Amino acid sequence: MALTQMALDSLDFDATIALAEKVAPHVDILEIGTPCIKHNGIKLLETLRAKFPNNKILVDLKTMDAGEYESEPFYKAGADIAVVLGVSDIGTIKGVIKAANKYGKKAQVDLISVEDKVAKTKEVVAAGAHIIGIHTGLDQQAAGHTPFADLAAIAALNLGVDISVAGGVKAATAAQVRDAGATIIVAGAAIYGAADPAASAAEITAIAHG
Ligand SMILES: O=C(CO)[C@H](O)[C@H](O)COP(=O)(O)O
Repeated sequence: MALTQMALDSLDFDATIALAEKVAPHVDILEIGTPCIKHNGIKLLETLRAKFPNNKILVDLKTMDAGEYESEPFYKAGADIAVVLGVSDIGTIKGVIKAANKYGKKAQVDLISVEDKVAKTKEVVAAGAHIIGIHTGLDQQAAGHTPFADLAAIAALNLGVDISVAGGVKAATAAQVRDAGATIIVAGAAIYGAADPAASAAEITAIAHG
């Protein structure tokens, strides 16, 4: 059993709301992707929070510095999860964890471009990170990479934290991701690029929850 997260990666405010209207009933978590949150800011979070009380909301801030200062306003505005980069200073990561705990929310550490993902995972879990994000980014996907080997290595640690997996996941690979130990399955392009995003979201969620 895993939760599903839909990555809203458009820059367009209204198109993002319209897509969220279609998929929200079929996923557990709505993600405001990095380009989208940079382009639209906290106003989009506030709008989604008001419209979709039944979904968790993740803001993919990919914070690199000033962890507590940057993330706190987003938790305050209703984000359930904020993302900090694993390559950032441990003080930055601890700042996001502190802000999350203050609001009873969660901090996710994204392992994108982290050299030693096992060591980093142990370090940030010891610091109180709630979710480890195994993430093959869009540019890495374009170069042919996938998240599966990293998922196997992190799941084998059995650290008892949530493991989120992102990077080109689709219906055809969702069961493999779930069975390998992901507790959150992220899909962006597989849903927003589908002819019927709601149906695609429902299909992936049925697999994730299975
Ligand atoms: O965080 C992201 C890019 O940095 C994407 O939102 C994430 O990779 C999910 O999208 P996709 O399923 O299309 O890979």
